[in-house]
Amino acid sequence: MSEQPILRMRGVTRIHGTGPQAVHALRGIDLDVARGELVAVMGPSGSGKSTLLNLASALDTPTDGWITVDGVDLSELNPAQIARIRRRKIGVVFQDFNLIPSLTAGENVSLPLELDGLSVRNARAAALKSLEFVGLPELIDRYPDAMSGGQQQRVAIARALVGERRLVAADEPTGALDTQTGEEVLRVLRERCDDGAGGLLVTHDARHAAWADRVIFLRDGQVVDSTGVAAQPEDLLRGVGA
Ligand SMILES: Nc1ncnc2c1ncn2[C@@H]1O[C@H](COP(=O)(O)OP(=O)(O)OP(=O)(O)O)[C@@H](O)[C@H]1O
Repeated sequence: MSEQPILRMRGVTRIHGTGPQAVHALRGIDLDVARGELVAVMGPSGSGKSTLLNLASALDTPTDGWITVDGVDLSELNPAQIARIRRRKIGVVFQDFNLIPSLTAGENVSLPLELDGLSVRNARAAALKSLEFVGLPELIDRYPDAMSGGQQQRVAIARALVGERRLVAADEPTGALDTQTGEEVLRVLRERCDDGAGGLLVTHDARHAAWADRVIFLRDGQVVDSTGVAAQPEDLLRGVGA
């Protein structure tokens, strides 16, 4: 089966700054993330993990190389199209969860869809589905200051992933969270991938990487190692027969 990957990066280089201050954050990265696949990105501090995630989620542009998301070459999009693909196709979970205090949970979650022109009614239905996904449908009409920190984080996850996201990404999502909410982020990412999205998970924690199908290791902006795609049952059978 030759289905096109959700995310494709080829020869991706990112140099921050210029002249003597230039930092080669990424050097010629090739990476594919298939539909249904969650890929963990590990590596020491400064190895380029966040830069890679920002590029994949169209928050930043490469100095060299190209990136496609769901078959669309990001370099060919104008800023309005980039904003649209980020609202529709790419969901990113950050550590900080800036919910808008004057909006309810439901309004916070449905905002990206309403900005995209969806009717209030359809956006609210999608928000409810996304809040159900993180286990908080009953909070749809509650304001952020009447929620616990963990609940706010889960609402932020629901907002990041509302609608039909093809690529879901999280940068060290568990860093600032209690263990239970951290697990929740990983579970939601995993489920979205099982439902057909492609996922990227930046993490320092091998236990979190264990939720992924595959791990790539970065050092000095290059992929220095990767675990293979998990063995398929037929490979195992072949191994037994050999
Ligand atoms: N906006 C920027 N301007 C200049 N240099 C930057 C910028 N962003 C990142 N860098 C540099 O690029 C390199 C890679 O940074 P990046 O944040 O991608 O690494 P990381 O692996 O995510 O690190 P950490 O695990 O500490 O978050 C580092 O040397 C960093 O200092």
